[in-house]
Amino acid sequence: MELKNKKLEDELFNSIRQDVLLQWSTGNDVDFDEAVAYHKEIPKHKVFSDKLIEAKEQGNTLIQPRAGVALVDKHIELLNYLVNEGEADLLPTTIDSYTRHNRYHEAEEGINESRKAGRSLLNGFPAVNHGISLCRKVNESVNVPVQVRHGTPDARLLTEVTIAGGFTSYEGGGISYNIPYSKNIPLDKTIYDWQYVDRLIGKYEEAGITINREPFGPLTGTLVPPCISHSVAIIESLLAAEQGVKNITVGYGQCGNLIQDIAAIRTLESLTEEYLHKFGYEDVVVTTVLHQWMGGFPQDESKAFGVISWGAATAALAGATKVIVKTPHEAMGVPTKEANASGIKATKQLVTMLRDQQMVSISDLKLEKDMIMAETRCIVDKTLELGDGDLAEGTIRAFQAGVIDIPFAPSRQNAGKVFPARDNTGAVRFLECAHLPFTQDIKSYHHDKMKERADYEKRDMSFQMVIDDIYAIGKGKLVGRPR
Ligand SMILES: CCC[C@H]1O[C@@H](n2cnc3c(N)ncnc32)[C@H](O)[C@@H]1O
Repeated sequence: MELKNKKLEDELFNSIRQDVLLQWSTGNDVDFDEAVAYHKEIPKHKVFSDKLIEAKEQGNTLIQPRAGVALVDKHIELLNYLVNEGEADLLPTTIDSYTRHNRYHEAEEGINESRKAGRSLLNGFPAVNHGISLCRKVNESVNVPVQVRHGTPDARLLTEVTIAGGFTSYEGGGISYNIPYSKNIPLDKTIYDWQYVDRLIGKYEEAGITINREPFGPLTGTLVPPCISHSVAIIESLLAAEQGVKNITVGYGQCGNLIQDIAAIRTLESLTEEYLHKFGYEDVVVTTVLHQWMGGFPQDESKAFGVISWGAATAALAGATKVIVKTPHEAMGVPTKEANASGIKATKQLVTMLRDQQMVSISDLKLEKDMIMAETRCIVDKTLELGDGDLAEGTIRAFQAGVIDIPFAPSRQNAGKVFPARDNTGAVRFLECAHLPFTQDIKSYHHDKMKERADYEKRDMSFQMVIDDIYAIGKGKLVGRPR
């Protein structure tokens, strides 16, 4: 396997494809030309990229839950409930964990056991096992666009089956679905496999079918500083654009300080467009998604609604194109459809109430944006430098050197030497920058912010602050105060 950030040649793509389609029986049904013809018949209001472009033009924030259950008819019932009762603007199909690890035999057993039990015994929709025609039944049975959401390091067959199955958006990336999700899968393997995914999407694009791609923004979802998740989002966008992807939603996990989160969403869009244009990808449409708080949630459902509503308000004030909604069952597990719908409706109330309010640009906001842009450019530009002009090679070396270092990631590919913590206003700063390629000014900025908090709390800057902050929101706070 030679890893280069270059569009895959057809001969190589087709040879890989033969193996991919043999990984499970449903792969045999994939016929690219037939799938293109099928997509051409999908009405415009059910095409994910069209709805995102319309929302961006209108300055609207679309609302999307996560949802997935084992059996097709129950999944359809769930999705329609989330639209009709929950008022969701966009729908997901969250894929189960067996499928995410290519364990299709166990997914098959899960389907059979779920049928016997009369309820879902999988934590998502096993799309590969259901196959193309049942995926098409899902998409034909709902009246809004549907996106495949998952966490799959090797997602090649899942892409083939679900896109042929009529889904018009696909989440994930070779970094964002490896480092936060697995312990020891080589990064060059997942970047290579996701080049296949993006090349397939590029081939649909070249046939006139736009499939929206969404790198997984939040990463480990716990106190991830904006510059870290931005760097990964920009790199995955560049890798996807090289393979012919033309419609990308870049994402960010809400951290909790309003100014920082608004600055994060706005710089994410502008930096992604800046780097795409810098490398000649002029015709890629960029939209944004804010994920409501991805860290530990309060068990109390009323407090959970408070966290959900704060995420809704932040998305609306930031002008995110889309917001991914949490539910009051977050601390417990897979939500009931009622709980899922209630999170969407609470979000809809905030987004609608705030539609006519714009977050005025204040000096703090400008400073926060400037910091995020400077930090992100340090990381992305050093990554490019390490690759001697090849971004894919540079990314591998950046992780090896700790130039990209994702807090709390389980992967051995990740240095794990960077520690974030909140400053006295709850903004996420670096307690420890480790090998991040920051200027001294940037390092001093973060140190001073953490010192402010330490002085206020009358304690030393220490790892205890990190621990306190990880549990803070679950305990009803933002900053993990010592008492
Ligand atoms: C990275 C995504 C984590 C989030 O993804 C939610 N999630 C996972 N699987 C399902 C599902 N089958 N239905 C509804 N939400 C789901 C979790 O709760 C968590 O918030």
